[in-house]
Amino acid sequence: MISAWSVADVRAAEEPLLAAGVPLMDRAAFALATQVLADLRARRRSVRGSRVSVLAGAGNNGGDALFAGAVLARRGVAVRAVLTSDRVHDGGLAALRAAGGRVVDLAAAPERVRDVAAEVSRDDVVLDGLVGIGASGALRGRAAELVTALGEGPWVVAVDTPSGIGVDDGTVPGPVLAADRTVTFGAAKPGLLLPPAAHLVGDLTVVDIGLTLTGPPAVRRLEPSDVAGTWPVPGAEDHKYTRGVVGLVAGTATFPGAAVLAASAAVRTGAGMVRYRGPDAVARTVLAARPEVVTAPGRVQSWVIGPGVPPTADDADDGQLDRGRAGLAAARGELAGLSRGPVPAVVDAGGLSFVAESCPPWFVLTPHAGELRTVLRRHGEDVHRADVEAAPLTWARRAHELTGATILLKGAVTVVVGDGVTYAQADAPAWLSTAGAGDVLAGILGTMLAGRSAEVVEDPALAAEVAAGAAVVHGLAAERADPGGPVAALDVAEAVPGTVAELLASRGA
Ligand SMILES: NC(=O)C1=CN([C@@H]2O[C@H](COP(=O)(O)OP(=O)(O)OC[C@H]3O[C@@H](n4cnc5c(N)ncnc54)[C@H](O)[C@@H]3O)[C@@H](O)[C@H]2O)[C@@H](O)CC1
Ligand SMILES: Nc1ncnc2c1ncn2[C@@H]1O[C@H](COP(=O)(O)OP(=O)(O)O)[C@@H](O)[C@H]1O
Ligand SMILES: [K+]
Repeated sequence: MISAWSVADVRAAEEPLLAAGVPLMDRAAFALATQVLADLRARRRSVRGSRVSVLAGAGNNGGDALFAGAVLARRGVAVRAVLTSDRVHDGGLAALRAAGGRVVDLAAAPERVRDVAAEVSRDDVVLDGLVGIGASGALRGRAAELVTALGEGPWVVAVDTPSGIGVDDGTVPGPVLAADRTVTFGAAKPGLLLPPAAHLVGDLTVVDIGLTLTGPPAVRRLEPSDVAGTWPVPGAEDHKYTRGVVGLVAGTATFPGAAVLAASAAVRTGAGMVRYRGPDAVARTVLAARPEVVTAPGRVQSWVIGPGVPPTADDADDGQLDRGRAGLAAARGELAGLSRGPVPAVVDAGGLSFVAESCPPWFVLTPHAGELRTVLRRHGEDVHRADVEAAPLTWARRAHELTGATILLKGAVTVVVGDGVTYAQADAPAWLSTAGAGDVLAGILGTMLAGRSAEVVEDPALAAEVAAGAAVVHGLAAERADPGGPVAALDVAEAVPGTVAELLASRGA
């Protein structure tokens, strides 16, 4: 798992070490320079004769970058420091000069921004040390002008964070130089994992500078090994009911495909049984694709409600909204005939239109940004889809506060907010943005929840962990379905057994 801590937590962890005189900046700068040397060797074979620009702002972030520049200059790299502020880390600047680095002071020569940007663009590596965890709001002044003039081109290594991102919330309030690599110190920061800033981070390298972070992380990212470690593997004493039965309310005569996709994914993820609830015509289509599916009512250990169901009750919903409502009542533990006590539920697509005012944490709502906006508006928030896309963490957290449910907000980075926990998963290739991919995710998640049904109802934070795990499996299966190429949603479902087998084989490897 990758854990990210807030700026306040990182500063609190630094404080006692700085007071004790521990040379944190030396450690950070040395690790940064070591990484840049490795990148230079990998990209152009030789370090000597290569050219690096160090963009340095007023604070300690600029200090890290300047000290790293000094190390590089001593190794034969031609280093140019570009200063964007009239204040700059004195020790770092002195070290860079002493090592033979050149200095361009943009604060003193603002008219040179464009020319300097053009020169910097031709360098082998650009170190972005304009601002780090001390950033407030969008990049301003010369730093903003320089980043805007630079645009795309050079290989960029961000120092601690890409300068100007919202370090705690992952927002991108203004111009930010997209990094190919981010070398971050002490611990990952939330904005490095969260969208949209996560798209500007490149490869993330976390450097240990000796900080001890003790409290719970602000944001986590599960890795495949985390999912492998908790996957329920059936034993000799298991049977289909202990494995977990998934109740599925999905599809209508207009959208039968969603039912097929969700059912296929649930079967392929290893459900003990999938019970399909829906109109006869759709049930026949589902059975034709997956004869394992059962259409008789009976016990269920998790519900999946809503894929391919329209948001409003009318003739076209084929009675699915009523079946969905019954499923949700059963998941609350209110309909004893369908579940013995409460069980988890995945609420997707049309199902989102009738979730009650307040939900238990074992209900996982799985909207994309447009659907989350609708959920929020129903709870009185005047919000647009673009607002959700600009600040996914903020709005997923708000939806969790308003509904009580666990929220899985879909996107290139999937954000999951549960009771006291947040996950940000970036496991899927962009090829997965295709119709039906969400139905497959709902089926995968339903099966994973059914396999740990009682635990999920008992532990308010567990639904979020399982949901993040489902995003991992979904993303890995998409990659496996066609590495580097287009994927069809049904192929993702078909790729789940192999994905799970590979995860399990990696256990203890
Ligand atoms: N405290 C320490 O000793 C350590 C700090 N570290 C580095 O220090 C950084 C934090 O240093 P600071 O607290 O000095 O803060 P930063 O260097 O991140 O930024 C603060 C400076 O940037 C300016 N600034 C803030 N927002 C701006 C904006 N939107 N546009 C333009 N300029 C802006 C401020 O005027 C201030 O001078 C970390 O990100 C990390 O790189 C590391 O060296 C590890 C140890
Ligand atoms: N650019 C992207 N990169 C990776 N995954 C994506 C991207 N865009 C969307 N996804 C994923 O694809 C799925 C799309 O789901 P959804 O929007 O519900 O589609 P549908 O309703 O057609 O099934 C989600 O799991 C989402 O996280
Ligand atoms: K930076």
